[in-house]
Amino acid sequence: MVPPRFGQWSTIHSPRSKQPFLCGHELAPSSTRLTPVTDASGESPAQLEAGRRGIEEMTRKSIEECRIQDDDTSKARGYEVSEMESVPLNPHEIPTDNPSAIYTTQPMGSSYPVECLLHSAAAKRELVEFPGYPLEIHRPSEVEERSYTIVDIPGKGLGMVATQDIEQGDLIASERPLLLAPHGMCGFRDIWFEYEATQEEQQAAMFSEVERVLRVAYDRMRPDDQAAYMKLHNAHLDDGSGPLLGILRTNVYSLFDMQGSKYTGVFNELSRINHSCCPNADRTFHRASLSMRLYAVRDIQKGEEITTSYCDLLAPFAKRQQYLARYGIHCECPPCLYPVESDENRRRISRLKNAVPAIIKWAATPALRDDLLIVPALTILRLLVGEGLEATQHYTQALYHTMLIFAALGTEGDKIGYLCCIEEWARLRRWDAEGRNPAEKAKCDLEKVKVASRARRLLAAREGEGVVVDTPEVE
Ligand SMILES: C[S@@+](CC[C@H](N)C(=O)[O-])C[C@H]1O[C@@H](n2cnc3c(N)ncnc32)[C@H](O)[C@@H]1O
Repeated sequence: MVPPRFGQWSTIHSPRSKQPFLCGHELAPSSTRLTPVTDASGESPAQLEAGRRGIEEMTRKSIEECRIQDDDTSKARGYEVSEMESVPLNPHEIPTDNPSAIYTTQPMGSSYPVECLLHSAAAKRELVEFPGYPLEIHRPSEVEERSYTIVDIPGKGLGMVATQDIEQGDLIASERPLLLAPHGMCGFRDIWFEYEATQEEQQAAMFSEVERVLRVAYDRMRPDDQAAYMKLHNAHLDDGSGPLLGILRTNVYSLFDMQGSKYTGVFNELSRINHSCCPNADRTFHRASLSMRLYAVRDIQKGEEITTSYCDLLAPFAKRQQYLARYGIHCECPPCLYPVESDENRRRISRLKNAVPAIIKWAATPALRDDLLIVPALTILRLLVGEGLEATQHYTQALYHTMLIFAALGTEGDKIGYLCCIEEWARLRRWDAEGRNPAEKAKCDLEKVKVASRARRLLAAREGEGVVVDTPEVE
C-alpha cells in the first residue's frame, strides 16, 4: 500500500504564472447516480419535471462546489490557489482540451461504479479504451459463498478472516475501489505564497487543498459509498490531514500506471486487510473490470487471518518498521520477531536474478556437474517458504528456475518435483498477467532447455567415444 507523496514542496513554493490548473470536468451527475427518467418508467409529467430539475440542481451544485479558488481559507493563510474550471461532460466523453483534472464516474451506467479522479484527457481515454473495458463484476456483498468475513482482530482493528479453507491460487475477492485517484495528489492544485512560507505552512496549505479536491470527488459518490468511505480507518488524525485525505493515506493500494502517473484506490472491504511481512494473499488490479483481485499465495485455513503486504517485503526489518510506522503499525509477525536471521535470509533472496540463460547454458555443457544448479535452486525455494515470501515475484521466479532445472535433468531428475514446481508456478501466475500468457513463455524456455540437454547428452556420448564436437549454439 503506497500512500501519496506530499513532500514535493519545491513545486509549490515558487510563484508561478496564474494559469487555470484544476478543471472540474464531468461534474454533472452521471446516469449511474440517478434513476433514468423516461416515460417508460410510468412516472407522471410532474415527476419527470421534478427529476429534470433535480439533475439541473445537482449539476449546478457540483459546478459551484468546484469554484473554490481564493476563498477565505487560502486568503487567511496568505496564499493563493489556481482557478478551477468546471466543464460538465458525460461519462463517455473525452475532453478535447487538456484539463489537469477530470472527475468521472466509471464504468458509465454501472450499478457498481467507481468515482475516478484522473489527471488528463489522455488518462481517461486510456481508462475507457482499455481492451475488454468495462467488464462487469458483482459487488462483494452480492457474491454468494464468500470465503471471508471482516471481524475485529485483537490489536489491529478490523481485519479479514477466512470462513472456509482456501487453496493456494484461489481467488478470494474482487472489488472495485470506492475512489480511484493518482498517487501523490499535490499536482492537482497550484499554490503560491506571497511570502517565504515555512515547510509546515506549505504542508498545511497542500493538505487543505488536497482535501478540497477530494471533497469534490467524495460529494459525487453515492451515499452508501460515502458512508463506507467515512467508516474506514484513519491513521492520520493528528498530522494535519483532513478526514478524506487521512482515510485515503491510510487505505490506498497502488493499482496501475496510466499516462506516466501511478493510480491508487481506496476499497470498502479490501482496505480492511491488515499487513504482514509473510502475507498469505496478494492482489493484482484487473483493468478491464476496474477491480482489484485478491488471491491466496498459499493454502489458508478456515479461521486464519488473511493478510497482504503494505511494504517492500525484501527490505530489512528496520526499514520495514520505519515505513509501517506511518500507518501506526508495529509489526509483530513471525519474521519481525527474528529480525537478524530473517534479514540475512531476505538479503540472500533479494540477490536472486533471472537465471534462465545460465540454466540453458548449464544444460548444454557436459563439463558442468548435474547437481550444480538444483541444490542452490532448492535452497532458495526453502528460504522463501521459510520466510513466508510466496507473495513475491522472487518466489515465482525461483519456482520457474527449479522447474527448468528439473526439466533439463530429465529422467535423472525428480519428476514429482518438476510437476509440483510447474503446477504451483501456474497457480500463482494465474491472476497476475493481464493479456500476457505466461504459459507461452514457459513453453518456449522448456523447449530451449530440453534441446540444450539433449545436445549435452549427445556431446557426452561422443566425447566418450573420443570424438570432439563443438558446443551447440544456445541462447
Ligand atoms: C488499511 S487499514 C487495515 C484495516 C484496519 N485494521 C481497520 O480496522 O480498518 C490499516 C490500519 O490497520 C492497522 N493494521 C494493519 N496491519 C496491522 C498490523 N500488522 N499490526 C497492527 N495493526 C495493523 C493499523 O491501524 C493501520 O493503520
